[in-house]
Amino acid sequence: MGAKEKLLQVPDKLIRVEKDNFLSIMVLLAAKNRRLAADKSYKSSRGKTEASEFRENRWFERVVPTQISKAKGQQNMKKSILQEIQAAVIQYAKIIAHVIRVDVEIVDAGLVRIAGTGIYGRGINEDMSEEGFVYKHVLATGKPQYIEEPGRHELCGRCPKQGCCEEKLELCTPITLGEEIIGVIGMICFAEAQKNQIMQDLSFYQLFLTQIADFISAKAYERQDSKRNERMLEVLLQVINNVDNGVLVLDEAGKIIQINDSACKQLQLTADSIGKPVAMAATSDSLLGVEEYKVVIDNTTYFLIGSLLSVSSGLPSYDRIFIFNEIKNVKSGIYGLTKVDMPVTLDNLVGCSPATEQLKTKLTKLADSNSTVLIIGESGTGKEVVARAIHTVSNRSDKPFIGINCAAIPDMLLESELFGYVKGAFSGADPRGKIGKFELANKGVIFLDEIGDMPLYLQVKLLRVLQERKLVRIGSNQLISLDIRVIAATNKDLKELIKEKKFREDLYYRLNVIPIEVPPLRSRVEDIEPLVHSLIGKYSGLFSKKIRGIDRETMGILLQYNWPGNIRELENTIEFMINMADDSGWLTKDTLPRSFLDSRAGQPVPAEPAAVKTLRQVEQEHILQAVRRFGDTTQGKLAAARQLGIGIATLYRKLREIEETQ
Ligand SMILES: Nc1ncnc2c1ncn2[C@@H]1O[C@H](COP(=O)(O)OP(=O)(O)OP(=O)(O)O)[C@@H](O)[C@H]1O
Repeated sequence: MGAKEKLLQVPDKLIRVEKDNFLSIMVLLAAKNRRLAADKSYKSSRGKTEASEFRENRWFERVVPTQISKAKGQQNMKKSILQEIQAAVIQYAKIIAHVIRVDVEIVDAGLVRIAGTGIYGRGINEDMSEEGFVYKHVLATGKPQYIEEPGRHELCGRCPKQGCCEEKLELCTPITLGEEIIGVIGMICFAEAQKNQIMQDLSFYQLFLTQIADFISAKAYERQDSKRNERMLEVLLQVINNVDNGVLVLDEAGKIIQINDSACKQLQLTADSIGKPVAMAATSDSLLGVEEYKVVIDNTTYFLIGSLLSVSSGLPSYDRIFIFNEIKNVKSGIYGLTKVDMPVTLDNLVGCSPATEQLKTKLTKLADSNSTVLIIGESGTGKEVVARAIHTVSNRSDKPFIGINCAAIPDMLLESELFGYVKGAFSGADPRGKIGKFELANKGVIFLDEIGDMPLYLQVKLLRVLQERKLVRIGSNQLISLDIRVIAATNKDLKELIKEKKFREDLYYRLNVIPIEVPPLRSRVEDIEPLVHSLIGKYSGLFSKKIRGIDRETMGILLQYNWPGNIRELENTIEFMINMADDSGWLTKDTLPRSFLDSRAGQPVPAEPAAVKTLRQVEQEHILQAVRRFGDTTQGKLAAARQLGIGIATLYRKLREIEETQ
């Protein structure tokens, strides 16, 4: 029976072991055989080249020792690639031995026996550098070799078995991986009959061995590839753990297989979440150029904006990577960029007039309410300062305060500023989409300044948002729930605007839940002096200019002035005067703006004389001032009562009376 026939009669057991590979061997062998038959010159040319090369080179003295020692050096540090796939290599060796009835030996580039059958099976993992002369030659030349008379061949000259070798025939071929020779596979006959059988069809068996070497090489490549992937995975995991964005890696079933620290923090999950299923769907809104996704993990819904990437081949079980930021974190990033104002406390509301004292008391009372506030007052009286103070004293002080001036933004843009829009909402819009002020202010306070200037069509939309506490971004159909406190302000007479059909009455009543009137400066003259001193402190500090104070005459002029521009005008005047102050460090009449003294409008206009107060009013103001100074707490009131020289019960009674008269 010829060798080719034997190949076709592979036992079932062997086919089961290496069925795929073996079938491939057979297909390839058939193809190779056909090519071989066509190429009559193959056998002779191959043999000739090797023989002449061998004659010319004393190969084993020059090349092999260096190559082997290099491979051995590497081996000390790490396994050779053939050692890494040793189980498969042994399997190949066994299959060949069974099929062709020869012995098989496979060594790596460091001349370590990786696989062996028959007598060689006992010496697996042995160092063969003291023998294996034929293998050394193949490793050095990279060419197949056959030895017809082992022990007598020139290559066996240094072998200890020279002259008494039991082997009858040896066929060897290199195993290569790319440019590198990673080992040698040898087929050895111990019986004359085997030898004769192989010699009858030598080129076929040589080619067969080359095919097996190619399979081993393919296996080695596979291993190298999977090692590359493992390394890639390690790098990827390092990157994932070091980015600020949240990262979730999901498998094909949509379960978490990796979660980084940022994701744990943002989603308030722990590393135990690995294995949890994630339901994820794009909301079809795109904000700041990134898609928004609704993500559900453990019955908790998150709205996250980010990128969902499919993992291409190479990383088994890694299906999708989601790199994201929670929408509220994106928003706080925006606040971080835009919020420059210091919080305004009640102490920043400078003034000691009864109006200012009453205002402060009122603000303290509505601190923890969620009701909408409407602040009315002339321009520059401090409406925004009051709105900020409400935010600061409220239980939302750690949440955003987002202001928008409805008069300063063109009508066409106001809607998108207020409600935001998604990618592709309308032509001319930022193609990345935009988060609106309402959404930015969610959980905090929105301050709608100059509300009287809001166009009518937007008033309708605003009314709906205030009623339903929900909004829809322009171009989206997703409802966003709002938990927001609204403070609106205007210097216009809204009732007059309602009569003129410029302001919706229903909106007015929706806004005017808690009205706060900020009186003009001319009707709280007592505030001017403390304001002047506070502003001198502010601007002398800003300009690093030493200002000793303001003289009485100049202060008198300021007290007499009408202040049509209210506190803003007073502030500008003090800033100007500090700029004009000479080295004396005093703000005098000479430092006042010329227009302030010359122009008709600037002529000091006698301020409205402060109305003569009743003794009761004076007492009430005094009590409020004391409570403000010591604090609206039990301790503060005890201290205030002590300072006022009255008992605590009297103080409480008087405070009740004050409350009733307000
Ligand atoms: N009680 C106060 N104490 C100290 N500074 C104040 C006070 N009220 C207002 N200011 C200052 O006056 C200026 C004008 O205040 P603000 O902008 O709050 O006024 P407004 O009524 O909102 O003005 P507009 O109607 O023009 O929007 C600001 O610089 C503010 O800091």
